[in-house]
Amino acid sequence: MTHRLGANQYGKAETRVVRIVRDTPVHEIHDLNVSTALRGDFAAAHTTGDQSRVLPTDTQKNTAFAYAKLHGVSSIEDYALALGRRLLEACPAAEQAQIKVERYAWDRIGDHSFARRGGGVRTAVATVGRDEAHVLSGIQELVLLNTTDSEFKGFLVDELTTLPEADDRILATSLVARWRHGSTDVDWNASYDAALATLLRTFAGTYSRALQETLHAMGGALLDAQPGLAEVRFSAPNKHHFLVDFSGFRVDGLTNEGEVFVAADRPYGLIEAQVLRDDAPPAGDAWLAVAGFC
Ligand SMILES: O=c1[nH]c(=O)c2[nH]c(=O)[nH]c2[nH]1
Repeated sequence: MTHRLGANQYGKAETRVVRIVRDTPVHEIHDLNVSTALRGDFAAAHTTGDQSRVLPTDTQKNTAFAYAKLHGVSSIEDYALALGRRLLEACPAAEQAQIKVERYAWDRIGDHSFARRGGGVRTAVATVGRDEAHVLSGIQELVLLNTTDSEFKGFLVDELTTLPEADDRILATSLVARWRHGSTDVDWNASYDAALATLLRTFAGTYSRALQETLHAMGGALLDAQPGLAEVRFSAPNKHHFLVDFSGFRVDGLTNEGEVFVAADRPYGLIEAQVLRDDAPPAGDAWLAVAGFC
């Protein structure tokens, strides 16, 4: 034998669960993308093809739908914890269930009518073991832009550096942020609303000498505002906006003083950082297989 089975997990990815609450004439919508994964002793399924310990991914998908009704979706964190606990109960070989949920936001335009909101997808990851559980809340595709109060200068210069120093530039990103709670006894929706408000206020109010400094300020503000949070991680593409050079245009008096930019698609700087509370409780497996961060 020259090889052995290493880390493994399995589950159903991206089940699109739409739960309508229609107990009153004013309906609610929970529009979710749910991914489940089980970890534990599933070696036989890989090495001998024995499926007797395997709760099918099809059943995991069905459980995601059933729990949208049986448990409800008061918050995506609470739903993820309940779903994780149920999957551990249903599958004795599993030691851990990890549930990832994305929630697409809809704005109400009537009692039973909604318009899909762009950007800013709320996220949750619950990693549920037999003795402990961890929850990450977050947001992705949060597109932010400051038209001033951003510079980038004083950087290292070598023979291949061509970037001019910038005193006044556009700072823009499509932010992914996830923050880890120190416990599971949390008012999830209130915490999320406060976290988003803090992130937005800090982005808008911070003079930036680099996207790195802005992320650090946002993380610090989040941890200061919510003692129950242990850490926050960011992944932030620097969405470059380059000033269009008007100098070759033969139009009298046409100048471009920070007014017309080209928004570049690729490449982009990718700035990633964690900010941790000094006495943060251990993360355990909270971040295991959560892609997209350093
Ligand atoms: O905010 C920035 N951070 C960098 O590390 C960097 N590098 C670069 O070319 N532009 C920027 N901007």
